[in-house]
Amino acid sequence: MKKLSEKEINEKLESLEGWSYTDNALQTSFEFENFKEAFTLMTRIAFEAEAQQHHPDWNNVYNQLEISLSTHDAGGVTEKDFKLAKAIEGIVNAE
Ligand SMILES: C[C@H](O)[C@H](O)[C@H]1CNC2=NC(N)=NC(=O)C2=N1
Repeated sequence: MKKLSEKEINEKLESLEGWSYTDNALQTSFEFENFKEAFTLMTRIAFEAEAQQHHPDWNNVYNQLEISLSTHDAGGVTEKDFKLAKAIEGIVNAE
């Protein structure tokens, strides 16, 4: 999959709320009520990631979740990262 240019990434970012292009990746963070809520959402995201065969780099501390998406094989951000980011938004906003 082709690595997107910075211009392409910034244009596509306009359709995503709360995500930035930082350190060669799409990044966001969420704060949930508690650990159980965070881990519930992480489980749903994990199933979606498996279905897409594309996986987040993430860090969870209690109710905080930081997510970084990049395509390791391509060395940057591709359409795959935007597809997963949109799915994550759908999962989190369905709560
Ligand atoms: C074979 C398998 O599809 C690849 O190893 C996938 C798995 N998940 C992945 N996830 C991410 N974020 N980047 C990848 O390059 C990647 N590669």
